[in-house]
Amino acid sequence: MKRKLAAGNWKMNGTNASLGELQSLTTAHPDPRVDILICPPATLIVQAAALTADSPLMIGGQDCHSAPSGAHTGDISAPMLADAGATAVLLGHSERRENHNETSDLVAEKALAAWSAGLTAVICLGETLAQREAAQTLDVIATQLDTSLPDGATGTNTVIAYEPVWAIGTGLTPSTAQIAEVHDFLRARLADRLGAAQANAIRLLYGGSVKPANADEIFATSNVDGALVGGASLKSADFSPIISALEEHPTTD
Ligand SMILES: O=C[C@H](O)COP(=O)(O)O
Repeated sequence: MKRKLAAGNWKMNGTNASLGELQSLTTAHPDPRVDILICPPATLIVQAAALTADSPLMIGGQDCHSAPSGAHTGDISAPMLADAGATAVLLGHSERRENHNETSDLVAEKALAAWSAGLTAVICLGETLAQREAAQTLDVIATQLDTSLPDGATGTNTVIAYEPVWAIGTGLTPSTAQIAEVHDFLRARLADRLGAAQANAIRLLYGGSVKPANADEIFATSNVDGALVGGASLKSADFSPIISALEEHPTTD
């Protein structure tokens, strides 16, 4: 039995004033039936982790370097994230792949670094609109999964987030049939590689324009074990109903 996961990615948003949103979330969900992860900007991780230390809410980073330390100006390592109080890190988000030319090979190196630091790697993948329209979605997903995920993945150290690039921040979402097709495919491909038990333990999140209004429908979809939410995670008034919707389907076998 695995608990589902509601993850929020604040992206490049948030200042000290935003920490009040975390307090509102912990107040609204003191004993949640699902796991909750917030990935604020790096500048807020220490404060966010301290603020939520006595709550079930977990704090994560949005990226890490593949090396533990060194001459990498502007980068943050996985051990630094762990030291700051993070327990997870997003890797391979499409905005990192596009804006920073991150490849799936690099994502796999970062995942190994995350695991070494004791962090859960939330590995993101998804097709562009052009790829979907060219009927390449499953091929793209297969290649990204195979290459981004190193050997050694477990339900504890890994979460996979399917985020169609064309659904991120656009208000567009795939149909539940399209989401199910990809999530069922991911589960089967993981099973081919890891065996059914290990594959089943890895949570598969959907991300891309998840809102309170569509959360119910998405969370009832086959092999959806939670969500990775961007814009609607910035305000507790938006994220809290999404968490509550996930609590209607809190676990899967
Ligand atoms: O990491 C989150 C995703 O990019 C989804 O963002 P969004 O909910 O604003 O579409």
